[in-house]
Amino acid sequence: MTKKILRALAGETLPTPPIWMMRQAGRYLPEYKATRAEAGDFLSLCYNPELATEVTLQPIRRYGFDAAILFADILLLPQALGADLWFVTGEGPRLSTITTDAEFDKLGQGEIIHDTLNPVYETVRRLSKELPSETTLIGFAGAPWTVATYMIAGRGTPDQGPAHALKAENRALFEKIIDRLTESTIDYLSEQVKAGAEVVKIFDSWAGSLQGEDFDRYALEPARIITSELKSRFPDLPVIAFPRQAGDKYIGFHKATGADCVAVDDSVTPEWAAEHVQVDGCVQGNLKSSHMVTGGQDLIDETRRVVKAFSKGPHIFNLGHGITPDADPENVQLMIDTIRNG
Ligand SMILES: Cc1c2[nH]c(c1CCC(=O)O)Cc1[nH]c(c(CCC(=O)O)c1C)Cc1[nH]c(c(CCC(=O)O)c1C)Cc1[nH]c(c(C)c1CCC(=O)O)C2
Repeated sequence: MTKKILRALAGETLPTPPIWMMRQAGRYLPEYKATRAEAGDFLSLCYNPELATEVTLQPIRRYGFDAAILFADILLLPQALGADLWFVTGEGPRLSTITTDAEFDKLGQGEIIHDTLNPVYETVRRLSKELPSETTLIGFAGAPWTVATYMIAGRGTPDQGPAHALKAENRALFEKIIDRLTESTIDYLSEQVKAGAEVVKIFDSWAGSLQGEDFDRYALEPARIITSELKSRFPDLPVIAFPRQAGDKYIGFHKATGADCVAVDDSVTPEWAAEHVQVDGCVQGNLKSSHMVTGGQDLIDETRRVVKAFSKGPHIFNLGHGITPDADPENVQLMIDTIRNG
């Protein structure tokens, strides 16, 4: 096994950590903006295997990252289940809402999702042929809770209020949504793996708004079910879980879910995460993405700090959250040089 990401995921402590960035194919890159303009809009780009392959490869050509992440979006799955989905420029995603049993009953299930998602699998097949032999291909999906927050509210919300309200008012319906998403996510990720994804990552961006027992039932338990089912189908598949802003709930997340790697955001320090999370296995993270905007000596110092804090165990270098459109591509190079050259 020579790919550095796979070695770290298998628990090896490497002399320098492998590197990739969330949202590495994105609007901070001029070549991304050009291809997105060619596609017309974001969703057309996601469903165009030729152009989605191109934007996935762009940051690999420019920076030589150790991993490429499939270019797609966590909201394609609700669309494949039958929700309407569109993006409002400058604002973000919009979906038709699911807040009643009648709306839930109209959703599809099982194999039906592949009708919509086939172009995504085609992108994965192309990538697995075109990527350099040392680059790992990561597939992904949203975690059920995070995807449910968008399906219930019909948009992104600062506090996930509508999803929490449905959970309080109609727990049975809320749980049906979580269960349907859990099953479909397993099917979606399974097809990505069959098409060539070597690792999968589960993005639970809003895990931090689930408290106490709710966290265990709706963040941890779905991650455990998805991970164990995928591993029974594909015994060697490494899984990365990202329960963002989980705080103390990061502790024990590897063991409780079976994930090979837990990605940590920048609301915890790398020293804390090394002591409390990396003890159980590989961690990914967690440089603040604002350093990609501001650069300079702070970027160098904080990059070195993250590398040093995680140097005694398996680590994949990443940001704490996605790189933003106002980032400077030269700062990304500075981060990489700092990691690789010390
Ligand atoms: C919540 C969420 C979404 N999508 C995603 C999440 C979870 C991770 C996170 O917390 O960031 C995950 C995601 N979205 C995208 C990827 C591709 C892989 C990657 O580069 O990491 C991944 C893994 C592409 C994208 N997804 C989106 C973009 C920007 C689209 C563009 O080109 O305009 C990209 C590159 C759009 C998107 N998609 C979503 C939002 C809220 C937005 C923002 C709207 C905006 O910024 O204008 C839903």
